[in-house]
Amino acid sequence: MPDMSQPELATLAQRLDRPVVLVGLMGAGKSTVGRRLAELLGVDFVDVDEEIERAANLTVAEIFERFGEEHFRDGERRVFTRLLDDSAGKGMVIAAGGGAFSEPTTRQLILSRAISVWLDSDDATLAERATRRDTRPLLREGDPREKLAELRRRRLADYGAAPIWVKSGRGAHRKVALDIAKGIERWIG
Ligand SMILES: Nc1ncnc2c1ncn2[C@@H]1O[C@H](COP(=O)(O)OP(=O)(O)OP(=O)(O)O)[C@@H](O)[C@H]1O
Ligand SMILES: O=C(O)C1=C[C@@H](O)[C@@H](O)[C@H](O)C1
Ligand SMILES: [Mg+2]
Repeated sequence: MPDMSQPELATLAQRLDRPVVLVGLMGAGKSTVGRRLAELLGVDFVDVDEEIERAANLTVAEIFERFGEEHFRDGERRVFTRLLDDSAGKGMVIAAGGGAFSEPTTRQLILSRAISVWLDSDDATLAERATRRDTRPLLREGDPREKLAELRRRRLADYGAAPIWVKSGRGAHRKVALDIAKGIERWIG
């Protein structure tokens, strides 16, 4: 299947009447590939982890340490509610945090008001990518690969609710972004 051309990407962007939300485990590439996808489509990009950090003036790790995961999920739900209100009817790309789609209210919000894409890779690749920087509180204890495998088991049914699945393999970010665009085009029909 050939990659989409720039005019085809521009046409797809014009047809988007909802934001695209990338979901999936840590290290899948939601933030980095998501930014590239937005560039290819010529639409805005927002990273929800970064939005939460900006609103709290704390890093994700600091929020987990000081207030706990539940507090972080509350902030995440509020940020998603605002973003999806602001972006209604508009094509844009949103990178979710890895656990957002496992919070039932946030998942329902995304499913009903956005096009969700499950960006996935094998656990070894995810663990290698997600531990390049020590910013992920859920991977700070124990073996990252085992933790990711456990999160996959727990979250599989949630991620599986996304209508589009794209493998984020060892190809370049651009290649994965083009695979997502193709997946969206096919899904829109
Ligand atoms: N397809 C890819 N090829 C090579 N490297 C990749 C690919 N996708 C992501 N990476 C790299 O993996 C690392 C993690 O990617 P990224 O931060 O985008 O993951 P994420 O899904 O946003 O994770 P989190 O859920 O923790 O926010 C980055 O260094 C990124 O450049
Ligand atoms: O998978 C998760 O639960 C997380 C992923 C990151 O994006 C951050 O949202 C945070 O580190 C939690
Ligand atoms: Mg990210």
